[in-house]
Amino acid sequence: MSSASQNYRLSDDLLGPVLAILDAYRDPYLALGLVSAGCIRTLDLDGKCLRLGLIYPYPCLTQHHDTVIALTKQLTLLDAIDEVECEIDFKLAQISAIPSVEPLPNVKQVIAIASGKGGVGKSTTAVNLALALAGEGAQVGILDADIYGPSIPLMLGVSEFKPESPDGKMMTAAKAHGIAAQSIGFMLGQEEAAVWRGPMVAGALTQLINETLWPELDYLIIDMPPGTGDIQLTLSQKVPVTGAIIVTTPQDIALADAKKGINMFQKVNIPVLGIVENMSFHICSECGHKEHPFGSHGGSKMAERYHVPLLGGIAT
Ligand SMILES: Nc1ncnc2c1ncn2[C@@H]1O[C@H](COP(=O)(O)OP(=O)(O)OP(=O)(O)O)[C@@H](O)[C@H]1O
Repeated sequence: MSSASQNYRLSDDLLGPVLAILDAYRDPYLALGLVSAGCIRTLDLDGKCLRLGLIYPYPCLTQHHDTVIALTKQLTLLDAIDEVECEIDFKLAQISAIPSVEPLPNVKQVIAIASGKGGVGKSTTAVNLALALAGEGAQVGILDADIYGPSIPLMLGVSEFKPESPDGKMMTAAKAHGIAAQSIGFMLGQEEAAVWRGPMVAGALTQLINETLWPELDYLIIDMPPGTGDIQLTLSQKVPVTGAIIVTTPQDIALADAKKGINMFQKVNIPVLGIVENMSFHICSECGHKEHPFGSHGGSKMAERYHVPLLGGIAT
């Protein structure tokens, strides 16, 4: 039994069957029973009401309802339990993939969204991922590091935001749709940034990440500049990235560039969390037929070859 067992206030007779039921419930993402995954925080019996406290290592608000229904159904089969009161929370570990790069003080995990090639939907994926994580109950920030086309301000409807610096050192972030946002586009005109050379870009971006007044964040999503050159490499080595997601489209040319992206992250020991295949398919609005205008299976073949998960395909 885990070290949390001091928080289990159940008789020995009841504890065994309750833990067996909880461990038979397998979390779909952890691929473990709730006890084996260390998710049981508290167990208490008040009359015939079981008070259950669960703690997950990832945010999962949209699963709460189904989890509580399923557990209640099984637990109330026991004679001693008539009802279940369940509280679910989550706590992320603070992880920097490169040990020599210190984590950001307010940020638990940093996810880099990268693509070898521009225009494949990296910013779209970054914004949607940020909003989806916020929808799961996480505190999320997004950093638009795409110096050659900072589109996050527009996508979040905060193009007019101008960061302030109350102490002359750190800059405020914008707040939109429940997430914090910082963009190189808030500081510079597009033409201005586009002529910067690589080292300048990498330096400015590292500064932007470190000198933003991020609120307490579970995830900071970074919309990386497209490509796999020096800028991307420097950023990956200076920013405490937890993992990277590669966005591609199914065309051969995009896939070839995406492979370079995977190689780059693997070379610097940053885990590639998976591949997202954007513009993967199209559903005809007339007849509902699904077609693959840019080719099919490119993302899945690449995922197989590089032993990384295919996280999903997005329609066009
Ligand atoms: N699945 C999709 N279906 C339709 N349009 C899309 C899709 N994904 C992205 N787009 C559009 O394609 C354009 C490029 O997308 P986005 O800015 O996300 O790409 P990017 O890879 O970040 O580009 P860049 O590297 O130039 O910044 C945008 O106008 C976006 O709205």
